[in-house]
Amino acid sequence: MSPSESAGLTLDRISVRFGGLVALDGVSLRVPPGRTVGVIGPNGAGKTTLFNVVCGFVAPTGGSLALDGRPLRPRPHRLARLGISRTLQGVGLFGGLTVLENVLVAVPGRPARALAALDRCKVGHCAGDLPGLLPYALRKRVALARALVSEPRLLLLDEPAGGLGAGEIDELRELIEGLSCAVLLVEHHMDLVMAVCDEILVLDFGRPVAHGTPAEIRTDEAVADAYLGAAA
Ligand SMILES: Nc1ncnc2c1ncn2[C@@H]1O[C@H](COP(=O)(O)OP(=O)(O)OP(=O)(O)O)[C@@H](O)[C@H]1O
Repeated sequence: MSPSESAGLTLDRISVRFGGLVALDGVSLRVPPGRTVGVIGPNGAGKTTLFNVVCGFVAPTGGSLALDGRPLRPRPHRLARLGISRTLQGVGLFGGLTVLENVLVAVPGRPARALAALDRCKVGHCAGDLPGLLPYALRKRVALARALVSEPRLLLLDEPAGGLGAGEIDELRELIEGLSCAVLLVEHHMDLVMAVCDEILVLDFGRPVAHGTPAEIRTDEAVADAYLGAAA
């Protein structure tokens, strides 16, 4: 495989079992630099488990991961060193620290860089505030700034649209579209997924049932059965 073909994140036939339950069953996926890949599926499909495998919270029972062609054995405390950042399903900011201090946690001693990340996420004006005093949408943007400030090779977004209104999701879409790193997005908000993803993987009961462009996924019968049907 040439370097450009192996750049980014590669999951090769990842399986996860929890006792007798197969949470992921042979899931393969590539997230190249500059591409946004979405993972969708009904509740219990295995999306969070997939995310947790990439973050090192869950060890796969089969298959392998690679980052830029090198075997990846993620550990949660080593993610930053590997060039991987993630946002949490909620917000996960430190309530006793200011917005700027929250971002500085990721880049200690680099206030200019932290401020630039806040500006990029349009929350530079909140730098001195405590996060708890900000509206939820702004807190989520601070969390995104904290994930981006280390200029990750791979950004993992776990339901970034959760709890946001329509206008706020539009702004989030613009932010995601402006990213240059590899992005793995787990999200229930289908309009956002369809708008920002280059490719989408659909899981159902841990199995990949479809993988393609948003246009392909929109018209895939297996997806309609597994996901869109379930949501209707
Ligand atoms: N730590 C665990 N121990 C046992 N079973 C688990 C564990 N984590 C997840 N599961 C099971 O694995 C399956 C996949 O769960 P997962 O949370 O990955 O799905 P999901 O697609 O993220 O669902 P949701 O959209 O509801 O968040 C489910 O049946 C779930 O109950």
